[in-house]
Amino acid sequence: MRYTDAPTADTADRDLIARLAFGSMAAQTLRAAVRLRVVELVGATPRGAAEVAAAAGARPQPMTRLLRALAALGLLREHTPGTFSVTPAGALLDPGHPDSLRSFVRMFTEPAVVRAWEHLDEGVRTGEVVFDTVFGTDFFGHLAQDPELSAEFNAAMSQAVAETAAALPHAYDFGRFRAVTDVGGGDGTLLAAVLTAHPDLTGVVFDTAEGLARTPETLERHGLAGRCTVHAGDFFRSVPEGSDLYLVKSVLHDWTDDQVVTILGHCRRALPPGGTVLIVEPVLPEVVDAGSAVADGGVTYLSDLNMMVNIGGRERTRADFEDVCHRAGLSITSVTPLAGAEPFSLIEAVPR
Ligand SMILES: C[S@@+](CC[C@H](N)C(=O)[O-])C[C@H]1O[C@@H](n2cnc3c(N)ncnc32)[C@H](O)[C@@H]1O
Repeated sequence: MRYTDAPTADTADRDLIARLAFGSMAAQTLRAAVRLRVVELVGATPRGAAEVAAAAGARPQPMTRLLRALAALGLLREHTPGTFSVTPAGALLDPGHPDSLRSFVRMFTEPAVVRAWEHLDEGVRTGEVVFDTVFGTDFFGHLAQDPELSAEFNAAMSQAVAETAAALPHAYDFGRFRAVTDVGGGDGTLLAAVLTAHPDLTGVVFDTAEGLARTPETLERHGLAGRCTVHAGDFFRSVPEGSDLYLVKSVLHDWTDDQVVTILGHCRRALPPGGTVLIVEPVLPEVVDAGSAVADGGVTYLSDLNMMVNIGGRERTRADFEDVCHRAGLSITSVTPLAGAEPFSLIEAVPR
């Protein structure tokens, strides 16, 4: 390719490349901040770096440099040389914040997520799931062998689902159903929000035993233990019968098309007449639209690559969802963006 006639790249173009190339360093800076409890130690009012270093068991000068990098990333503010306070974005790293993303940051900067990414090119070349080669097992098998990591993953998912849990109960007509099963429902945060807003509904959280480790606690906390049960199982073998709505949020993107057809096929078989499957996932446009909620700085497309590298799944277009639903005996009746929880959409499907 010759660039002699092309417009010259300007400073902004060079900055973009530099920022992207340094992206993994920014992620590791967040990780260090979380591990050293920097945000909890700095707090809302200006505090000196030396004091923060002493409280964290760290050296003053390196701590000052870490705090300055966090200030440059928008997570802290430096008031006078060496004194810092936490910004609203930085406060989200505090485990005590009601909308905390601390576990989310820990999980997505973990070696278990990051290591296989070093071989992304290999994954693109071979089409293989690099994680399985690097770790000698698949992602969920790896989690099953490490209860601490599995707990971190569950907590990360619970923090990631918070926006959807706030938006979904009022964005869909749950009133016409009797019982909802959340397939791959994790710690129950999403179903708890739906059941709290709809007192006539009963629910089932269906997941693996590892995925359900904290679910009874969530249901207890929301006063739902009498209205919602947990069911451990494997959605590649079956999905429990008894509900008229099967909710499937951020599960299908973990799997290949054939595996998705199996999961949806089990949901289809469990459905009574008049029953519905409600998929909650981003829906990719046919062409990347840099201005859309789905593009959101690249996160959905990076999530797509993350699925390729670590799990073997993918994000999907409407046509992709139509294909897997059709193969599972379902047809899509509506696709609606979920306001307040972009880039998620509600994909409603019924037996065809
Ligand atoms: C990406 S998480 C999504 C969790 C939750 N729906 C959410 O949106 O936060 C995928 C979920 O699928 C569960 N899962 C993975 N393999 C499963 C299987 N074979 N059977 C049932 N659940 C499974 C995981 O334990 C996890 O809770």
